Amino acid sequence: MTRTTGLIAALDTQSPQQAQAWAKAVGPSAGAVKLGMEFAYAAGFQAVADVAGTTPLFLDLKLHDIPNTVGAAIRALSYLRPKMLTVHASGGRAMMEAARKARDDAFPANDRPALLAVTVLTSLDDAALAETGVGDGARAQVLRLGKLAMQSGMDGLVCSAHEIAPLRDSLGDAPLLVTPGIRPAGSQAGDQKRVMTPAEARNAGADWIVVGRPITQAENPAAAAAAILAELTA
Ligand SMILES: O=c1ccn([C@@H]2O[C@H](COP(=O)(O)O)[C@@H](O)[C@H]2O)c(=O)[nH]1
Repeated sequence: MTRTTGLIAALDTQSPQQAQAWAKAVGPSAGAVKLGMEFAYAAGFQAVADVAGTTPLFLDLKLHDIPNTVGAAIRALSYLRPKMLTVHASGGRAMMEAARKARDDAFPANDRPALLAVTVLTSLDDAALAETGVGDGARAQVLRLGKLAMQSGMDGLVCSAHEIAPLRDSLGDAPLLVTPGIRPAGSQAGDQKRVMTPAEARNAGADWIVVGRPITQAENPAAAAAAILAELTA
């Protein structure tokens, strides 16, 4: 199967002006921008709507609560018309099924966001995961949660690029695989533990890579995003 890998720029800031400026800068290179908890909590949902009005939105709120609450949250945010939306797979089958039902009810059939289940955060390595009670490593946990998520009606998964090959072996081509933890060669990993370069993630079969600080903290965010897109399409 021929697969193209797109770039999503994570705009982690508390400033609406900064988010708008970054969205404009990455526009020619990124297929979508990602706004998450930091921006929504600090700037408010009107500011999210303002950015969403100018560019495709990946709304990364990582919903994780009882099924009724997650379903109600998805109905409540449907006016933002995101293209992608996240829930935590560890919320379980009933929670993900409630998310799916709410998504299907609240969005028009021709404009539904892809529901993505976050498997194991890319900031966790095997040792950190073991402290949460998962003793057999990130790969095994991603595979377990990935399978559950797809059985529960999710469209795709958020995972690290390291888990793409085993996920494709187990689940095939259908799941949309979205991979944060991307670091261009020479850039700081920071708090990310399971990292790959853009080209490595593309070669592994990512549908989308998510890149934040290597773009937003660059001297020239537009040029940094363009360089990542060039690496993806080389
Ligand atoms: O497992 C996950 C899930 C989500 N993220 C988010 O992606 C970006 C990554 O930002 P960088 O600055 O490139 O590290 C960030 O918004 C996270 O909330 C993730 O990193 N890992």
